[in-house]
Amino acid sequence: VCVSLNLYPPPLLGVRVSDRCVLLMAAAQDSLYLGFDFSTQQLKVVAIDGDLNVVHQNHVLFDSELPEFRTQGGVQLHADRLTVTSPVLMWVKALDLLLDKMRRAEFDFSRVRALSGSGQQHGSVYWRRGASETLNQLDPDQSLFSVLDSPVWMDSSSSQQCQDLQAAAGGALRLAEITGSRAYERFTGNQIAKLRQNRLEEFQDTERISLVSSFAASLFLGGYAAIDYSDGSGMNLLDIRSRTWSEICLEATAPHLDRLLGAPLPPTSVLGPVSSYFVRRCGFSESCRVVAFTGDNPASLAGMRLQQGDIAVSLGTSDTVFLWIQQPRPALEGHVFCNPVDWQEYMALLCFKNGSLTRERVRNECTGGSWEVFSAALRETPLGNNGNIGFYFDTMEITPPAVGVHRFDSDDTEVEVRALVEGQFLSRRLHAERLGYSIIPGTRVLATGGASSNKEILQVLSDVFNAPVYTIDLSNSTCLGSAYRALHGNTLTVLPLILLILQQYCSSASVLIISPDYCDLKKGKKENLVKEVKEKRWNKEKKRAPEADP
Ligand SMILES: Nc1ncnc2c1ncn2[C@@H]1O[C@H](COP(=O)(O)OP(=O)(O)O)[C@@H](O)[C@H]1O
Ligand SMILES: O=C(CO)[C@@H](O)[C@H](O)COP(=O)(O)O
Repeated sequence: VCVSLNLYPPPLLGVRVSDRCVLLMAAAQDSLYLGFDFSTQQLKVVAIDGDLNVVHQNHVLFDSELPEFRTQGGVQLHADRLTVTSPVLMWVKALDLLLDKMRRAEFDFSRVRALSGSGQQHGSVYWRRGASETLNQLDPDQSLFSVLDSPVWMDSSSSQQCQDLQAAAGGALRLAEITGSRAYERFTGNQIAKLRQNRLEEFQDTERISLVSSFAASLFLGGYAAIDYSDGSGMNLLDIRSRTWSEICLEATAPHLDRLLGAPLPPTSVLGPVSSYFVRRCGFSESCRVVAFTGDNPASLAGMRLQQGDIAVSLGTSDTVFLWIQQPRPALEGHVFCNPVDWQEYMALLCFKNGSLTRERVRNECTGGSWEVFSAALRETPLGNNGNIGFYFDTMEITPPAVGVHRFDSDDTEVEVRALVEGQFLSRRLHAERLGYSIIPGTRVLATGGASSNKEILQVLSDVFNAPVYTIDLSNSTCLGSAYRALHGNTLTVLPLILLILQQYCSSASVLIISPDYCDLKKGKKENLVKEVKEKRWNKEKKRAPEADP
């Protein structure tokens, strides 16, 4: 591995070859690094070794493996159809179950040098007074939490609190200037304000508020984990330039809120060793470190190794589009978060609520619940769908704030499938361009998330963006990014993550490239230029990638 690293120009980032060897020795081969993801529908884990090879993967699906919590897609929709929560005990139990599954698969916890993770963004967890004393026992039956139903990112019930916060901050744009986003219902500060107004007793019984990410880190630490700058940017509370809580926003949300939140920290912080509970329960080494957990989209940015000019499209429960940016230019649409890899830089993100769940609904109604038939419908229909465009907002959308299904007059199920997917990706592109992104020759679209395993969906993505789409063989870049961050936090506290990235380029990853269909829309002619290249090195693929047709 040292030899392959030497292929890169020696002056790179001013790091000497000897330093690189030290770096690699530090990430010794028998060491393992864990990345967890507490996402909307499941808890996932990936283990990598010191060479960044994936050596173990596992998951727990909330709906089917923990049916006692009666969730649908990992959440509970309340009667007002706006409030959406998840049972916090379900997440605790899921971790218990996942660790059991790993043990049954003979995963060797004693080799884990560091772990990190991510959580669905914006969700909040409320720890009851006195919880810090029992936290290191992790017994799900204990009453650790003052609020059992955690608000999650799908919630849109805090419109009044959003208006109040914007008024206090001096308007929507001013709030965006401070926190990176105008007020959004799902953002944690507005959820906290709503809880304080509607459930004062539970609020007063709370000693600490965590994000889903810092809650998960707290379980591993056996003590309260800091909120990291990157996930903290999704709260409408953090000043994204000073990286401290904004006084104006705190005051408008709840009194003495800074005490409940704790001080935010850089996403690469090492928080401490894993708790003695996990040492006893799983056989973790006492020296295994917990690196700050972050939001699932920031973790995904780390896992996808985004480069300048790339655009990432995550097709998880939500669809998100994100970019690495240097300077924040917050606007009334979209979000600017602190960057999870280089905490002095930023990332821009757009979130679309009607993503995979809407595709699943149309799959169930039009193609008998089969992704194969859904894919076949995309193959059988022409690009452009003969002009049949649809916009499908089953629930109140985030970008744009709209609801309802707006479609053409036809009952053809194949046409419906293409209209849905093309409409979704047209919207992703349109809003990305409004955010300032331009599709130019050389643009790479990096796809991830559950639906990125579907080649026909990726073909539509490539056609609509008129750019090649790349994906790694593991559609789960969030967990992978968390495992990279664990290694980074553990061994590279003074060296940039980019070294890891270069190392990854040297290993052979399966890369799938899909290039746009060049198609004469008038004639409906379709030349299928899908190219699959497997077992190739990512850097070689980059050189060969076909340029987008301007
Ligand atoms: N073959 C497929 N084609 C299209 N979508 C798929 C396919 N397989 C899984 N999905 C979608 O992936 C989604 C889950 O993605 P994932 O990234 O695991 O979500 P999350 O991290 O939010 O829990 C499911 O809701 C499902 O609709
Ligand atoms: O709200 C957002 C981003 O702002 C969502 O992207 C959540 O972070 C949920 O992520 P997934 O479970 O869909 O990956």
